[in-house]
Amino acid sequence: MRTRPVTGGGLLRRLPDPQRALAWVRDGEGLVGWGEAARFEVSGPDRFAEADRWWREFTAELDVTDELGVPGSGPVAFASMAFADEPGRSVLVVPRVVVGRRDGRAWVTTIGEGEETPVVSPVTRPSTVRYADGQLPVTAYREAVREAVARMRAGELAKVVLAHDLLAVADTAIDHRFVLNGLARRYPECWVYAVDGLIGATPELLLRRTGPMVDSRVLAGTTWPHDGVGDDELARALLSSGKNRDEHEYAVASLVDTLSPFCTTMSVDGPSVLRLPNVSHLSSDVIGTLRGDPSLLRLGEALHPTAAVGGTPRAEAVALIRALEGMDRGRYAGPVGWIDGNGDGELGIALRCAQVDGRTARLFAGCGLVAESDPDTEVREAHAKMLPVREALEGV
Ligand SMILES: C=C(O[C@H]1C=CC=C(C(=O)O)[C@@H]1O)C(=O)O
Repeated sequence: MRTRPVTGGGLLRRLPDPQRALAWVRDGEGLVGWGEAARFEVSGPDRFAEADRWWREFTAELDVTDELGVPGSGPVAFASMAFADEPGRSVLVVPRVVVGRRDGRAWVTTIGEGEETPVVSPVTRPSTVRYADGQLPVTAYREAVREAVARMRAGELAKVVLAHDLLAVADTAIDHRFVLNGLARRYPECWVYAVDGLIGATPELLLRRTGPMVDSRVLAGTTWPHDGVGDDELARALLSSGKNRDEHEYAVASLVDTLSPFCTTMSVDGPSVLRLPNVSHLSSDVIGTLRGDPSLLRLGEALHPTAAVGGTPRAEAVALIRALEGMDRGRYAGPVGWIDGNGDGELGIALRCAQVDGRTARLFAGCGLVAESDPDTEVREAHAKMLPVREALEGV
């Protein structure tokens, strides 16, 4: 395999095929890939360790010529891990061709017969998109939220994140690139991703590893545009909301408590308000220096699920999610991103996404709940969180 510098061109517009797109792009930088040199699928509680072992063995066999030597050059796998131990399928895909861009420098990596400049088929858009209930319709979701709040008021746990799903059915097979392009246009501050049909734009970074440095962007606590309320007023209300700050604190603590044993230094900056077109979040940035050389996947194993998508305490929250949602989250809310041959990479949390399969997309959105949460408000919040993918599918 070989990595060499290239010039010019946006990343997403290079993707040649309507399906099987591989992408991790934020504001024009990141990685896209196509073709499949290798794939590893795994499920169960040891999925991270098994994926890590497979990737080490795979890269050890490669004959690599890397003219750049930056994170994301050389061998790369796109990764998307299941939320739950069971059921759920996690996947690593090694593309035949990867095109990357970082700090204005671009490169291409090819494995074997990968075609560097394939013919790019025209991007197509659906004429109609209709919606139908998923496995957990809104009415059942509201009931699940009510029950979770009752359990928290009874002192069973402090925080849990419950999600629901929605089906979108288009008149023709959904072009993954159409959805990616729509998300990238409206959400440049998010990481736009596609791995094995899971497509989304996440504002939340579980962990990025660059050599000995790690960083994370923790989100929890949300508001969304209300008629007649200005953005600044919304942001002030979010920052001073005790309920949202509690939700946020649980998420930061879950990340920091699990990451600190792996680090020699760590700092937390926040919360501040991250404004997106559909919602605003409380956001904290965490930076650490690693002790030793744990791979990104093994760090992801330790951190997942943070209280931004699981809850506090973690084990009780995961059990309650399973009991009250009664649906398979699949890879929604699991780590998604890329890893390279040095153990560097970026794992986001797979939020604001849909699992796309032919004409159908299964959308997901969840809300962090604490004892003071109100079911109707949480239903509205979940609706706001589904808007990015709905609008990208519909092309609005
Ligand atoms: C679980 C989701 O969002 C999480 C991330 C940011 C804010 C959240 C919240 O305020 O509830 C959630 O914890 C989702 O988008 O499906």
